[in-house]
Amino acid sequence: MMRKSEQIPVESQLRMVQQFTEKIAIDTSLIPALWLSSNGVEDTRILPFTLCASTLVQLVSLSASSSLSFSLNIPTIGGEGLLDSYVGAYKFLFGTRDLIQEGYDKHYGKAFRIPMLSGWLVLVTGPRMIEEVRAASESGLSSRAALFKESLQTDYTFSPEYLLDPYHFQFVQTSLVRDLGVRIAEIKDEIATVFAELIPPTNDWTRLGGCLTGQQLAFSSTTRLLVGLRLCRDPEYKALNDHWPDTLATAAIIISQVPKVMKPLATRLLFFYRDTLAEAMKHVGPTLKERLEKQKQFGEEELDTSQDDLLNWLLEKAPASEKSLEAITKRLMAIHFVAYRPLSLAITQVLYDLAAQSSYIPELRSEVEALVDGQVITKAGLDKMYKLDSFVKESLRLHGSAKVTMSRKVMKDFTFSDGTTIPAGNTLGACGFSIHHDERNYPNPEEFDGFRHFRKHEAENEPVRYQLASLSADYVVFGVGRHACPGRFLVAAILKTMLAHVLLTYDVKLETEGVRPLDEWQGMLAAVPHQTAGVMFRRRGS
Ligand code: HEM
Repeated sequence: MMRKSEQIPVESQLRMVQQFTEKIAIDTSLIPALWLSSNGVEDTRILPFTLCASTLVQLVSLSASSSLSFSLNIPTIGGEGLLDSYVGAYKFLFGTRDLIQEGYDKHYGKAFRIPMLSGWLVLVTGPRMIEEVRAASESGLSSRAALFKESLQTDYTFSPEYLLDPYHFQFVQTSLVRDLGVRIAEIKDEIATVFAELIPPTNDWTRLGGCLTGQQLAFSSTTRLLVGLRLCRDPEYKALNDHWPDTLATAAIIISQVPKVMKPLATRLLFFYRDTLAEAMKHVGPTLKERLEKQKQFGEEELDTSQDDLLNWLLEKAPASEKSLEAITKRLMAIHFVAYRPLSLAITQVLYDLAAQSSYIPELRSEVEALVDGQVITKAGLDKMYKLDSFVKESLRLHGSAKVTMSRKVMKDFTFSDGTTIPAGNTLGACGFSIHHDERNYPNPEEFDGFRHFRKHEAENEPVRYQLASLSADYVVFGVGRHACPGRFLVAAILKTMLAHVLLTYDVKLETEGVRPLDEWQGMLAAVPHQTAGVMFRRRGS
């Protein structure tokens, strides 16, 4: 049997598998379901779907997508034969960084491919190839097709206009970045409120769950800027957002399995998705109504500009066809989706590192104290907190990136300068984790060196280049290129404000001395912070 599979060319084997797959109508973009069911945020309405999806993946491991049929002149990691490639796919799915790291080490500067249950994933390595991905046009290598159209099935979960006119993204790219200076006070207010609610005013140490604290802080600080004070303090709206990423991702996975003509119907039948959107509309509706009433008071064209948030932006920019509660809520929830979970993971990681790296605290604290006016944190002050920035950047270098980043759908055959051609229809990415742990980029890469980025800036007198929000081929937490994360300036502001507040107000230590909570690896996604560990806080001066 083994011998036979070795003799059949891999394309033919994969074609056979693909035909089988089409018959049973399942593809392994179900892989994220495995992650969903184990990601800690469990919603009883979607859990059965998630578990079914996971089980199906395991039962029907023989799966391959149409993207497999290209002529393969790219080295493989994980096996060329059919059985080998399934073993490789399982290793990748359930295992570790090993397959990607092996490819990265063997083929540095080139592309390689690894078997996934859904087909080959092409990974590119080295600064030259990363630069070529960065410089490629969206019509050549599309990040939005990979991240939104395919992964989230946005034509169905939102609408076909969602990507044709992504005016909700523009809010993050323009208004949010421009107004960050005046919005720091709101961010600080939310952060201080969350901590004050969680930590009683005693002289004792209080244990806070790292993940729960990260979620609360991420939700409050972003929601305040997106929809205002009322919803950001509403626990039901938070609970909705806690399960929203799983709900949307699970709906997208199911829709992706359905033949194209059936997708609109399938979307309508997904009651857990429909119900979640209806619940979101119930929350957003009253605030929207209030805004529209104010708009009438100010005059037909004018919105109350004291509320320069996403909701006002959407009211202003939505075309006539989208001036409905449903369309506006969907755009809003799309931004919650990209903002909430990655930020909550990052906050948790940074809190774990602050507690674990307590030797940095005196120096960080004196930097912060020198740049705040009493307890007032300003954007100008944050911009000069270079050591704090370096500390956060180091935390996310070690703990903030997925194994595979910079996903791009190949829209037309793409040829790299070394002659490697990736045919249209495939997906490529870069090895985020390996880049951040590469000795060529970072001496002693496994060591947490909180001021390594600060020292580079000092040595080269380049204050901006080495900051957290700057993009480069050796720091891909926020991706690269024209569709790199536009929220990164907000992320930097929130993380630094949070740390500055903590340093000014609390002493911090690990729950178990000397033991930094370990990351948990889940499928091909990011290393997520330890889900149940805690951090100890005590009011300063106690
Ligand atoms: C630590 C937290 C965050 C991380 C690690 C992160 C990371 C990323 C990454 C890797 C991408 C894809 C970039 C690429 O493919 O090259 C992305 C896209 C995006 N992110 Fe973030 N993000 C974070 C927080 C946020 C926040 C808070 C917001 C909004 C308030 C946001 C808004 C977006 C948007 C709108 C896109 C799509 C950009 C486009 O397609 O043009 N992100 N993010």
